[in-house]
Amino acid sequence: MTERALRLGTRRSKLAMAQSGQVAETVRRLTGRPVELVEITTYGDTSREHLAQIGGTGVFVTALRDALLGGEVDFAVHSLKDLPTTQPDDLALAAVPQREDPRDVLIARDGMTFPELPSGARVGTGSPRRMAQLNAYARNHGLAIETVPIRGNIDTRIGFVHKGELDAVVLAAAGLHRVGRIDEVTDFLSVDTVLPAPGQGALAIECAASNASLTAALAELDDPYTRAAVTAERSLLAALEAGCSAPVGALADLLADGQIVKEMRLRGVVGATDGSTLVQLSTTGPVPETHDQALALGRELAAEMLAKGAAGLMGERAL
Ligand SMILES: NCc1[nH]cc(CCC(=O)O)c1CC(=O)O
Repeated sequence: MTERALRLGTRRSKLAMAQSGQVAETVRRLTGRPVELVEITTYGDTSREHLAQIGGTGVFVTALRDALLGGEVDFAVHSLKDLPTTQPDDLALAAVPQREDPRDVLIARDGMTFPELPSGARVGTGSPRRMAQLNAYARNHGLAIETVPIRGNIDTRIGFVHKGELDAVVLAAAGLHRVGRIDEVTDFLSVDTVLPAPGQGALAIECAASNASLTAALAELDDPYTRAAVTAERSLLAALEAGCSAPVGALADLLADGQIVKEMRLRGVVGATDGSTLVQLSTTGPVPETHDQALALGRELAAEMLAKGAAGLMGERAL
């Protein structure tokens, strides 16, 4: 007897379909079971309000989670950076696969890099985190750019540049890789200039916590280093009491001596969106071996950032 297909709940955007399709293929290979995509519409896809106004946290994930809990689908793939930092008890974060390039990138007219943008250049991004860091860099390097709030899917955002409405837009490299548009990047922004969102470039695979056999099967896709890194990054975000629309960047990476992994470094930033102030710190510690150790690394850095005034930069929407 053949087992029934596993149902993978996915949003309908090109990015969601691309990442769900890639995960579906891996799950088919690992389990030998057919996987069927089930399309779900989320509030984040239909709302035309700015993310900062609808309060970003969870807008893309709620409908998928409802479908999981309602038994309409068996598992779901999220962009990890869109997931709220608290994990519901009834849902298992079954796998965090190896992360894609975590950097932010620029797509500018005429192939320009960020430092080449002319005075008065209009740079589109709806992210307070990107605004804060781009404006801080501009202030420190005598660039006069204007950040313009935009939202929309990847095609829409790149379209603002092609139509001549903006000089440049800032996007995540990972999303562009997944939809096959990475070749259009004109500048890969160093993480020293723009620290990515906590969890950026990583995926989260969720299923009902009660489904122990599926949780175990999906765990095959987990990358322990990526999981430790994003756990530390998200712990920092949670300890700052910030949500995914707050001006907070975080990135954990491994420090190696030759081939031997020595430590995990966690960098964090929070800033005023006009770039007038940035609190930017980093800490290093032993590579976390447990979930609690990864959480502790994030909390430690958050405490140092709060001591340097981070709370005052979280804006009105601290949640
Ligand atoms: N905020 C929307 C969003 N959520 C996930 C990605 C793709 C990058 C990723 O998977 O981290 C994007 C687009 C972007 O920021 O350019």
